Amino acid sequence: MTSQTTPAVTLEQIRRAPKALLHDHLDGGLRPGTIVELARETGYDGLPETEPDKLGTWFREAADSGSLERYLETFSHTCAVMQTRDALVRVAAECAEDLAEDGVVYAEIRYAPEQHLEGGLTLEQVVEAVDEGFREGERRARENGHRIRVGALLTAMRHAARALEIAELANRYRDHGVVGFDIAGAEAGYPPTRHLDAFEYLKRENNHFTIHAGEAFGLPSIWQALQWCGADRLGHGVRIIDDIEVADDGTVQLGRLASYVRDKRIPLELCPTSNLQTGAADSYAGHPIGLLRKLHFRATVNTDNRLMSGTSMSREFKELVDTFGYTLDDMQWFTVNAMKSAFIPFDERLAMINDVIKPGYAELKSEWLFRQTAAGGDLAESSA
Ligand SMILES: O=c1[nH]cnc2c1ncn2[C@H]1C[C@H](O)[C@@H](CO)O1
Ligand SMILES: [Zn+2]
Repeated sequence: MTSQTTPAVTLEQIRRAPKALLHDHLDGGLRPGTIVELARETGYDGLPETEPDKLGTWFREAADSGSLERYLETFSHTCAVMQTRDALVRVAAECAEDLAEDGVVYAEIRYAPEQHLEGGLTLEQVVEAVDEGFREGERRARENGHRIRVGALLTAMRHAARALEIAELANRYRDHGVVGFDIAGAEAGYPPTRHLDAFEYLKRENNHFTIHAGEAFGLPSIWQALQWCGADRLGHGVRIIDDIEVADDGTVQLGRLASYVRDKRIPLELCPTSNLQTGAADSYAGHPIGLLRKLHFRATVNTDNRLMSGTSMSREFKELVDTFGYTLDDMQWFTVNAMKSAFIPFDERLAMINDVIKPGYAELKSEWLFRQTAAGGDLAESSA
């Protein structure tokens, strides 16, 4: 079936469709009610609101500043309540549950262990608590009839100097729920090459990493992440659009870097709503994802921070469906792109694509076909 013949997708179909998520921060996806409860339990009195709905609104509005630096300030509140083992287990379990409930079947969730040491936990205890939470969330999801697999990416903060230590931690836990490494935080002034030792170490270990690049800062950051650091994927990478020229007659010219990214099938972890909040894009219609999809970059759809953006995978897809008229075929394309780009072994990625993703979309499409046939039958009868 071609994308011309498939119908507009409903929110209900989007929710049921299997989705794969590569870029989502654990400390950016807490339930507002959980933050309030954990703050009470742990004695954190710095929350700007203590009523869950109001707190959720506060996060969305505070993050909606047009600046990545101000957006990042909101994480001080979520990290403040994620300093004990029990809190980390709970937040991770709820994360997996919430994603599964939204139809996500595969997720790589990232967080920075170095930001969870204030209560006396060691880096290892942080990783083990989060892993325990993910497994618990997977189990609860299964009980509720959902299947999800969650892996962790360990993030090092780019303004700090612990990247090698965190990379070594990621490598130690690679067979215990950790599937890769990342660097995050303010981009301007903190180029990825500051952490070259960590990336070189991971390459020597045949390990995987992605780098937040090309979000608040443009092409030089993407170029460094790929050509100096050797990133497997780009966290955001949305500014690759600055190396693509579209002439008035519609012809498209790719610069050397954009060509490289497309030719090498470098995955772009695009996060549309987050980009609107930090000023990396000014509207869904103007978001580069439309052109990047048309040009067959390896584009993927992601949430970044569900709390700060008031979003979910379904909401991201709904905005794209409404804006670009995407069909189930387009959704499947983005989802297969994400699954191909995941950091788990090839055979496991292939099994997810062939046994979960493709059958899930086939079922949704066949339901639509049968509904059409039924409607056609009724129409024929009533006009006879
Ligand atoms: O979109 C982002 N860009 C850069 N850094 C980010 C983004 N979203 C979250 N972070 C930071 C704040 C978190 O505390 C940290 C680890 O998840 O990663
Ligand atoms: Zn991010």
